[in-house]
Amino acid sequence: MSLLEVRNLAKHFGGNTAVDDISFDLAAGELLALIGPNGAGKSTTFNMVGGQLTASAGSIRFDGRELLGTPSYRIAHMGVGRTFQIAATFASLTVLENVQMALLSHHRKVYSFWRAATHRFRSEALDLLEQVGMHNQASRPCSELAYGDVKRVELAMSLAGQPRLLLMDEPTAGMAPAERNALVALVKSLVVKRNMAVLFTEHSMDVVFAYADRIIVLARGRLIAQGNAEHVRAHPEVQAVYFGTGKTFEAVAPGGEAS
Ligand SMILES: Nc1ncnc2c1ncn2[C@@H]1O[C@H](COP(=O)(O)OP(=O)(O)OP(=O)(O)O)[C@@H](O)[C@H]1O
Repeated sequence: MSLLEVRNLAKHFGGNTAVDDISFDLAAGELLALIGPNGAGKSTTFNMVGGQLTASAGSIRFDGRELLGTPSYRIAHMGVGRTFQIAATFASLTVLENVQMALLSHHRKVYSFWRAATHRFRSEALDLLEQVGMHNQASRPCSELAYGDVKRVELAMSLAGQPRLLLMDEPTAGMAPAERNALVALVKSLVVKRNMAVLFTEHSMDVVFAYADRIIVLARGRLIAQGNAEHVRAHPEVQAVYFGTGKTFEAVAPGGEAS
């Protein structure tokens, strides 16, 4: 049984069909990319899996339990995490303190005096920072970090919730090509090490083709292709929907760069 089973999922906004009867699976230890041109239905799909949007039809089962109709906070506690957006880090706090905050929040501990709580979860936070390669910068304020390093801190904060499935909506947005590759390579290594499932959206084809175990392609709400990079790259319907968008589909070694 797959960890995540999406069946006949649909979402209509009035007369507009944003997601049209899509089905896919995601297993533990798998990095699955959700791609498609603008307006394809990627964010809508994400938001239904995370519980931020209700579905019009279908089913989303996580570890055998139905997610549709389940409030997003409960979905999070079932083990479905979401990457924090940049605004979620507290610029004035240090890298370590931000991850401690995420751990406190996961364990639902509320401290009226934050400073009194700073000793809590210190070793766990350092361990998470080590996993994302940021333990050497633990005492720096987040405000001083390079953008790519903030993204690593956000990843460590997401891991504080011990997700079995992590949803990452455009994790590399705004990053330079080398940083993008490094971040997704890191995510891929965490998927393997933690036997975690990751569903991510990404506009950068080079990153998707280099690191995703499997790719699903949406266009105008419909799932038009799914499979490995080779299969998707050669798929005529995929080539047709991307034709004229400036995207290319050449094979690129990890660390390389296509458009
Ligand atoms: N709240 C909403 N109300 C009405 N229509 C919506 C709403 N959210 C999304 N849509 C429509 O649903 C369709 C799919 O949008 P969605 O944001 O899921 O696409 P996307 O693939 O994430 O696009 P992008 O890559 O541009 O972020 C689009 O036609 C969009 O206009």
